Amino acid sequence: MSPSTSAVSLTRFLIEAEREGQIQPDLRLLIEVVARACKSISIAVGKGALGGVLGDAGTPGEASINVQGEAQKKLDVLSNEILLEANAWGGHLAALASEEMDHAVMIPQDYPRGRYLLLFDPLDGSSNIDVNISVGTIFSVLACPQDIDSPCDEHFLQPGTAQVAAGYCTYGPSTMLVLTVGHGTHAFTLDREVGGFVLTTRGMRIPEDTKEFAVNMSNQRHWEPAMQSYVGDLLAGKEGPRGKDFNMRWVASMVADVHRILTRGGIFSYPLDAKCADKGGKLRLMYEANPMSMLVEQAGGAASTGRQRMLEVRPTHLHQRVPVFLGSRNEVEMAVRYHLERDAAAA
Ligand SMILES: O=P(O)(O)OC[C@H]1O[C@](O)(COP(=O)(O)O)[C@@H](O)[C@@H]1O
Ligand SMILES: [Mg+2]
Ligand SMILES: [Mg+2]
Repeated sequence: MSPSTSAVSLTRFLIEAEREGQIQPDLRLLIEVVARACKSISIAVGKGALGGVLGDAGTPGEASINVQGEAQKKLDVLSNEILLEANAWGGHLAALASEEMDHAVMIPQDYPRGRYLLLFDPLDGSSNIDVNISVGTIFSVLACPQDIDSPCDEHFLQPGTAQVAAGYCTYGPSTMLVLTVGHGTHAFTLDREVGGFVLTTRGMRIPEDTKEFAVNMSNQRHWEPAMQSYVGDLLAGKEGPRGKDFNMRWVASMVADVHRILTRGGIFSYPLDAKCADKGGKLRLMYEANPMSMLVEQAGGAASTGRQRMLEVRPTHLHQRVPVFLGSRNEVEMAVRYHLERDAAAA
């Protein structure tokens, strides 16, 4: 079999990326370790009720609460532990940060230290775990500033443009890893029999236009006027100013919604609303919005807060929240236009 026709494993893909000078060996190791951890999470998710992993973490009647003030599921905690354990000893990381931990944790002094910072949302879409709907893991990799002995939260506060790699794993009918190291966005499918990820789409491309939007419509009455008017025009369909009918999809797992958009286009939004305005939004910048925005941009799409390119937001804290609009380029630009025009009219 010629090399060009044989299946390309994640390992082979990464070795080739290394040979082409796209990544360093320690970044290859980091990505392989994260992928291995995701395989373990996939096995735990796949066992469902048989694995005793469904339901809330904590004691009966008293669910444990994370730094976000949200109840933790058993699988949130387990996935976090799997990622922490897998990454602690490899020598590729200086520190890690997670949705489920108040602060970043340094790699202990007695382990070899590396030069990367890893951020993750260990299990995204937690509300879907107990009803057997796709969930996922999202991760982002940054370089640790040089000459730092004790990396902590502040060293993670780099804009999304500084990410050296980003990806997610979706645990759905099949388990898929979608990855960028800054040279396109590529999808790998887990071959469960072999136990490895195999490249299934090289260079994902998001169509520039779309007729599909994703938003939690139950928040409509809480949105800003710009969002009200943008979605109002989508709903008006052929007879409205957009002159076409739009369809709506909302899985309520960002990973699954973004995966659909990377596959067939669309716009995903979690806008500012009156319920989350004091927090700055619902979704988290550092381990949800930024990695997804890098993946989407690398696939030819766009990502914005509604007013600013997502990857240029200057983070101020680890668990910062932001409004999110991402997906098909022309549609994201349209949503941004509604916001900027309202702002200009109000000024
Ligand atoms: O419950 P809502 O308002 O539909 O929000 C769903 C959104 O919240 C999230 O579940 C938040 O992620 P976590 O489960 O990691 O907290 C996103 O995946 C999803 O897009
Ligand atoms: Mg999440
Ligand atoms: Mg989560």
